[in-house]
Amino acid sequence: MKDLSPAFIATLAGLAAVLLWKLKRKSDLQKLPLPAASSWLWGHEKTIFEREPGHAFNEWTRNLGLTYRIKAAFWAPDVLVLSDPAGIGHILQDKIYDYHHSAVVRPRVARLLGKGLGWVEGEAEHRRMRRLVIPSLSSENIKAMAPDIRDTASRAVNDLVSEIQTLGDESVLNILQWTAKATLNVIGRVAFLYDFDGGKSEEAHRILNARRQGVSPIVKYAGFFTLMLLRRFPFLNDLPISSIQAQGIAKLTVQSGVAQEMVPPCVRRNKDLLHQSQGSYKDLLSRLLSAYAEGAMSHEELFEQISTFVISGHETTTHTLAFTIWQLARHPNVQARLRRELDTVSEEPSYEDFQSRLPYLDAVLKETLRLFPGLPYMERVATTPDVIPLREAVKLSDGRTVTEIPIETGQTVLIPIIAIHRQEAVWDSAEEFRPERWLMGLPPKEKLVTGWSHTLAFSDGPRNCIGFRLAIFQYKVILTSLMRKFTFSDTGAQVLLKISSSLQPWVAGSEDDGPSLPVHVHLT
Ligand code: HEM
Repeated sequence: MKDLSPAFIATLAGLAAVLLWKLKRKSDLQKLPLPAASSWLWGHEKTIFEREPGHAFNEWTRNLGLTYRIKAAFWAPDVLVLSDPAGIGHILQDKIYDYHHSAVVRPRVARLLGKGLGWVEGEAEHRRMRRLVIPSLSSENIKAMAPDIRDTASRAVNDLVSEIQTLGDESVLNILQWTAKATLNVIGRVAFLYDFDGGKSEEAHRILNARRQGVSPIVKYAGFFTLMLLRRFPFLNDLPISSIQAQGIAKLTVQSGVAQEMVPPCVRRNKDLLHQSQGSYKDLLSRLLSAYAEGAMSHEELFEQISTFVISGHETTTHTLAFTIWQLARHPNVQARLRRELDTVSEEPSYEDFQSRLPYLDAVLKETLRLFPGLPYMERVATTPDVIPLREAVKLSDGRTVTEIPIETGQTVLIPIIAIHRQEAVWDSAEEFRPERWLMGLPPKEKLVTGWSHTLAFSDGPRNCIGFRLAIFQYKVILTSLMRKFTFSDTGAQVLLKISSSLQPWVAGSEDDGPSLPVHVHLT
């Protein structure tokens, strides 16, 4: 055998040394600050689950700053936790198409809502879907929907009056169940021209019960363990594990129930015989059906979009309204001030009144969404290497101070929305419900994020909530109608917040009863 030349051996040795150095070299991400006390098995994730939503993140932000990393369960790579407004703006506004829903979030969105607008990835496909539905959710269109929204809301409120008259004054109500009926009714009527009969119809019951079943298992420890396993082993998504598959019951209920009624048989058989809205506004269903008729949407996608909008169109608004009523019950002064403001406008405020003449109502909504954002944590994964700019410099373990963090493809980024909304360094008495803060000077702009009203309640950028205008308008209409008929007072129940993809309230000691916000409801 021929001897290897010294030059060849030296080159090999050099290459090996470079390789070893590269392997040992830590990336800047691995030099980011790390909270103390992580579990060998669960990393920091069990601490996050066990504490009130956002609390662990706020403690870490206080100690480590706005950008740090945490250890993930089952030895998965570290997660970048980002509360820095510049970094968040960069991801959500400038680079959202390079940051996809993670392998644990995306299948969950498909199960919960459907493979519709909230699930799709890729700029071209996302923009196509968004363009299709946006005319139905524009401010002009929502203004045209106003009479129908008002009518639907007042029917639901009248149903509640009858219920309270039957139950007797001083009734304690899980207000979440009522708001769910009211908002499902609105989305049914204005988006799908479908009557859920004030949320009393058989179909409404089936959808709302299915959703409660889907939420219940996941907030318990078993649900947490399953979630952690899913993060590490995404193939488990397809196995028949009850706490996972239960999340999908509501979607399947919509697709096999109301969606069949919404898409008339003539359209299913012959696309030319298209049902068209006769109303004064562009309802969502007609837009979806037109796209289907033109061949721009498959039969499967049509049903996935319907379930997406029926569920996302009511659930978050349900919770926002219920959290407000619960807070009004606990803060009689806020309730009285809101009532005084509503007394200054006509019985049925116009679209314009809601825009400009009711600032305290607006402040109550903002304060509710600040403290109780429907999506408390957002998780995205980089699909390409990137450099994230930071407004607040961060000190790395090698002593350098940097204002940007390079990341690799596959990096998980967690934006702890609820913690950002409750940062003591930004918001005075951050944990308190104080709508007045929105009428006084806000914190300095550089400390705030750039989403709707300086919150991330509706996310931000090209993938922000497409339904936010409808959500805000129906919230204001329903709350105003309720305030005309009822007063609310506190029951003293201890309410715990937990996350089951969205923020869910539970009464301590009655976890098996499912999400609940009990409130005393009195007729005025
Ligand atoms: C107070 C009520 C609401 C809140 C707090 C809320 C919040 C959000 C948030 C945070 C996102 C971003 C989700 C993510 O990036 O993973 C989102 C997206 C979305 N929301 Fe809402 N939402 C509300 C009401 C509505 C309504 C009424 C509709 C339908 C009419 C709706 C339909 C959607 C859809 C389809 C998306 C996906 C948008 C996209 O990816 O382009 N939401 N919402």
